[in-house]
Amino acid sequence: MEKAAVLAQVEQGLMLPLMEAFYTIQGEGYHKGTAAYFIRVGGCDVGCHWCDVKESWNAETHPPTDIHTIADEAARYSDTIVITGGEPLTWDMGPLTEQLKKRGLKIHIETSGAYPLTGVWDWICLSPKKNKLPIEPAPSRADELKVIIYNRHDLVFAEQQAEKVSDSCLLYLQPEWSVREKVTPMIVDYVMENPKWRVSLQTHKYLNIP
Ligand SMILES: C[S@@+](CC[C@H](N)C(=O)[O-])C[C@H]1O[C@@H](n2cnc3c(N)ncnc32)[C@H](O)[C@@H]1O
Ligand SMILES: Nc1nc2[nH]cc(C(=O)O)c2c(=O)[nH]1
Ligand code: SF4
Ligand SMILES: [Mg+2]
Repeated sequence: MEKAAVLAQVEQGLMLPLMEAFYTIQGEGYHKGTAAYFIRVGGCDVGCHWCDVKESWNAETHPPTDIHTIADEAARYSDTIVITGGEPLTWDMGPLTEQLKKRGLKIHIETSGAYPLTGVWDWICLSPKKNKLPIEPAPSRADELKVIIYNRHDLVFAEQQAEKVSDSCLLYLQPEWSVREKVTPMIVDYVMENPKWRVSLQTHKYLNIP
């Protein structure tokens, strides 16, 4: 396919820059401990300084991949698919999620919510970022809010973000990995004092799995 044609397909969400896809255990948040197939879509310009997948940022380094191929492969592994990135909402998630739904799969998203919410979702994990705040309707539609805690001020940010989600949205505080030894005790104390929050750990990193 010619380059212009590929770009047009990406523009429509019919092809997506695919960084990697893997079957593993959801490590974080409400569904932690459960098997799921992860689709990691390249491209993100939110720019979190502590991002643990910076290789995902430049979409041009990830091959544009047909969504039917991605969906066929996903269906071989699991009935639960997690779409992450990069920032998946950089792209139109409508066509990929439609293909996954046609195959009877449950679809979860990991997103900063910084771009328009496209696609159909069974579960939305919103992880808001200070440098590019979420836009509606992601906050009001989120099933879980997962705020990354790098320093004490992030707890203030977490409370501000919690005001924007629905009453049924589950609230999680997750230590930023590189400072986990310092911030985890702070999160533990905070959750005991403010029990509407729960602790989320990146358990896959402790398990040494993807
Ligand atoms: C790599 S991001 C990709 C999805 C989307 N861009 C987002 O940020 O939600 C997946 C999840 O990992 C979290 N995350 C990224 N780097 C992290 C780190 N160093 N420590 C803890 N969580 C991290 C993000 O906040 C997000 O919840
Ligand atoms: N096992 C595992 N669980 C995860 N939950 C969210 C992840 C992500 O990078 O979006 C992730 C990940 O990268 N691996
Ligand atoms: S929004 Fe997500 S992928 Fe983008 S830099 Fe932040 S953590 Fe990384
Ligand atoms: Mg990850």
